[in-house]
Amino acid sequence: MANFLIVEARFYDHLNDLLLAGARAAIEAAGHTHETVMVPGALEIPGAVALASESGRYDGYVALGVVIRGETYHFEIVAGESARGLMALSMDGLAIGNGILTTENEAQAIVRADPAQANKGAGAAEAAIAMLELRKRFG
Ligand SMILES: Nc1c(NC[C@H](O)[C@H](O)[C@H](O)CO)[nH]c(=O)[nH]c1=O
Ligand SMILES: CC(=O)[C@@H](O)COP(=O)(O)O
Repeated sequence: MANFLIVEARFYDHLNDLLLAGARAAIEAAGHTHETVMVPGALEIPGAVALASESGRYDGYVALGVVIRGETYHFEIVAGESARGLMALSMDGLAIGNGILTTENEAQAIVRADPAQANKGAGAAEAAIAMLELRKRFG
């Protein structure tokens, strides 16, 4: 059994609740445990994962968040840099699943967050589980 840390950027409560439900259900269905921490926004997720990894308490990490395009270039920064940070941590050997939605509008986000629809929270959890299994295989 493995212990996963879910790091959620709680920017849109109703969407985060859907992502969390999907991710938690997937982790539990695989027989693993999870804890959850909250950060202000997606840009803070990679840093939170890096800090948590120093504790040695977690086998894998699930990043959850919703980035919806606004009026400025900030969308590209938040979407791109959060993904880049997670990718860097993954290439350092952490088992991470990226469930940060990056959408043009809320309607697109709802479809992807909803466990009854695209269920991207579960997808991110399953990716983290798969990467942990891969790390164990390469020992
Ligand atoms: N606009 C969204 C943000 N923006 C906030 C940043 O993620 C960050 O917290 C801030 O720049 C302070 O460092 N975050 C989201 O998760 N979703 C958004 O739509
Ligand atoms: C993704 C964002 O940072 C965005 O929601 C911020 O909106 P704006 O670009 O209108 O300031």
